[in-house]
Amino acid sequence: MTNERRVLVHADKQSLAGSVAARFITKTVDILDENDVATVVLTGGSVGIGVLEAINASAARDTIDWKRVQFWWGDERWLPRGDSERNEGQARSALLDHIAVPPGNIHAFAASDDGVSLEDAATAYATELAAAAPDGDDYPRFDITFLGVGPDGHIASLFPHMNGIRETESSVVAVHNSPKPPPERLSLTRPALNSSERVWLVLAGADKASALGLALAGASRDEVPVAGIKGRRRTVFFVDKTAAAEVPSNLIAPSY
Ligand SMILES: O=C1O[C@H](COP(=O)(O)O)[C@@H](O)[C@H](O)[C@H]1O
Repeated sequence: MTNERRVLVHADKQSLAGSVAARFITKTVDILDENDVATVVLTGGSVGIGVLEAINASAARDTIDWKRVQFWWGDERWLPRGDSERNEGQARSALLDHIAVPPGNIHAFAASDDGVSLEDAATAYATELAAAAPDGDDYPRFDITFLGVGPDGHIASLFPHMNGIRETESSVVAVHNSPKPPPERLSLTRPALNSSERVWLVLAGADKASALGLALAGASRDEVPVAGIKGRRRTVFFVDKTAAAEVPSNLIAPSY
């Protein structure tokens, strides 16, 4: 089995979301055949939420035993709990509110109106991760981690040339002065994301082509954060044609 990064190109954003949804359902059923629990890290962003909507719309949705799935987030926007821009709220509307997942399996970041500071919220999430981890580890075994990719190559809330992408000690960082609104955010760090068995990056649109091309051509992670992402077993970029425009052709897997 190779752990090289693979790029799978789809005709458009809608077929991309449908294909990733189908693959997610199949893979999660397989994981639950072998393990008691499947642990999934969710992303915000347009395609990430589109994938959750496609899972919800699938006739095969409930072949997954949702009681045995644990959900975490790769990042969150520091906004009041009910704000429509929070990644948590969008994921709940797209999928989590519609499936039989116990509330205790949903591990959301704190919100800006919870009465804690951004730094304390980061520490609390790191503590929650560690509590769910095998003895001595900092985070649970993440089976599938979804990530979107911004036009600047950011993943989760790790932005180019900022401290978050350089963090190697903590599992969670508080982000100030994000170049993309809102300015304050919470994010898993690169070591936490890269501890995942599988990282599935989902992105569409011509505005992502340059960042993706640079990342796959060997740019530094400081310059293009997505360049620093690699899962333990698999790293797959699910992209549409326009986002794939600058991907070296030898990295594109045959279409299916
Ligand atoms: O703000 C964020 O943006 C990225 C990418 O979003 P997209 O809409 O350009 O796909 C997302 O991955 C991240 O989770 C989110 O907080």
